[in-house]
Amino acid sequence: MCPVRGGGCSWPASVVGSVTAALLLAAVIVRLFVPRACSSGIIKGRRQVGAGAAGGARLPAGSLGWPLLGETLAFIRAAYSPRPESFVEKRRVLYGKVFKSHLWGSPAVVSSDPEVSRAVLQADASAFVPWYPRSLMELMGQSSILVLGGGLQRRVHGLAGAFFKSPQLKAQVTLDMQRRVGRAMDMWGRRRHRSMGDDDSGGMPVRVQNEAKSIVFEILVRALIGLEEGDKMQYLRQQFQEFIAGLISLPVKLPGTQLYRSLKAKKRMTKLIKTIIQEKRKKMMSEGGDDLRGGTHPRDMIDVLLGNGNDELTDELISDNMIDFMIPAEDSVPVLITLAVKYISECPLALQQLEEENMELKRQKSGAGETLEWTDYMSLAFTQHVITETLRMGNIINGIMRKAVRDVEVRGHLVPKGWRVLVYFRAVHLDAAVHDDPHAFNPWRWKERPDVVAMSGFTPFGGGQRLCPGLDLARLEASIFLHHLVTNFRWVAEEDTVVNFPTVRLKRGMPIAVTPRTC
Ligand code: HEM
Repeated sequence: MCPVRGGGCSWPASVVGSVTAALLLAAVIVRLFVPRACSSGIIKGRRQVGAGAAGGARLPAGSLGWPLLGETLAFIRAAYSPRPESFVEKRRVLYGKVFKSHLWGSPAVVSSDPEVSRAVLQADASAFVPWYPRSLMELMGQSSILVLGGGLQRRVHGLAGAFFKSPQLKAQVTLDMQRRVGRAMDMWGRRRHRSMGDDDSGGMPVRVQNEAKSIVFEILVRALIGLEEGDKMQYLRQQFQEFIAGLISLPVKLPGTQLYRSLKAKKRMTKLIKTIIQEKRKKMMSEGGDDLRGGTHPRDMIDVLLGNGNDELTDELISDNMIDFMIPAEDSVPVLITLAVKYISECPLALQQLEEENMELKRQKSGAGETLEWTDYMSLAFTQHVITETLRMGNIINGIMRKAVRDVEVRGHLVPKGWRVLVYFRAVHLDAAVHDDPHAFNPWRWKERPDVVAMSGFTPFGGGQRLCPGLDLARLEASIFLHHLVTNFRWVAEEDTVVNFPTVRLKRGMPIAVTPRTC
């Protein structure tokens, strides 16, 4: 078993101080921007609770903290510490697994109870709708799948899920990823040779996070909008990086602010993507739509949405969503890969078993003169356990927020209308009552639990109607990267720490000094 070493978050106090100040300001601004109707609903809700209303359900115990600020600062302080879950753990001891708090300018019910969380995830838009910080809502737009509700969300979700799960897309992604990873790893080998001569101590460190980001972005963007590598791809990535920097920023869009720059970048991306959509529409018209509606398979996600022939799927909606779908390409999947490399670097037993499994597959395939297919990667049992365990420990998405559209009872707990619910995956994934020795990286724990998607104590991809449609794709890309890394290189990892807030990432990008394998 491998207790995870390091992991300490060493943000300088000045950074914590200034970010905290910025967030304090954000909390005040958010409070000022919260619609009045919502505030009065909250007060009404609290009175009802006192009177024991809503079918006997009770508001959970807890503290609403300071006026206006609530407990947001305590949450952020914990988020910057090596144990972000300590905010929930402390209150769990005092109030239980479900408690009330006040976060991001609103009263909230926080759940670290697997069954309550599952019920919230499975509830539909008549009970809860997604809630995101104001800057994020502004940047994503009203037609983003992340905020859409009802029939349109289900339609886009269904189309995306079917496409991302299709064997044709998985085969295309596998080919693209193998080619792109192969090229990047050739460069690592050559760079090492140039900088170190022939000794075995490793050359210039490779930063896994950066490498994974540029590889995964290109592969997923091709799957989404059909764009090939080249100048337009470079341009799109630059704009996307500007866009993503504003997702969690002050909700002020004056010239000079991050939000303003991010909105401008989104406009430029939208222009590029709309041109692609229009070209595809023209092509469809000239071919009578046969190419997409008929026998041949859609080549990318735009083809899928256009081929559906639904008038609600406007160019605006398609381009907005293509941009949102790029977020996991730049963020979640590369972070999954990077965390997996960190954890296996710290756990020699797991690394050895991963190498053996992947070397065995490589030998078998090259012995039979065959190339690897997506099914080969996905059938590597131990590799999949490594990815599952990385998702559990890494908590790439710490949790999700919903807003109650009416008084809702969830397994005996009342969530008053207008309140938020924070479904905090991280506290469940690291709860000793749910997973033995939860801070130890132990891929073997998954041997006896084949159906991880159905488990309520393991929800890195969410659940219910909004269960991540890209979950197979994320696993496939991580498996391909790990296969090529462990079968082509040995490496020495430098010290690095996981930063958990506002998004999960490795502080130094996970530098490793690689040496090509000779056997
Ligand atoms: C490690 C990688 C990933 C993680 C941890 C992850 C996690 C999640 C989570 C937790 C949700 C649920 C959000 C909610 O309930 O509000 C979600 C939704 C979503 N994910 Fe992923 N995701 C990953 C990769 C991907 C990939 C590769 C794609 C496809 C390009 C993707 C596309 C989406 C979309 C479109 C939604 C919104 C679904 C909806 O609201 O109907 N994700 N993801």
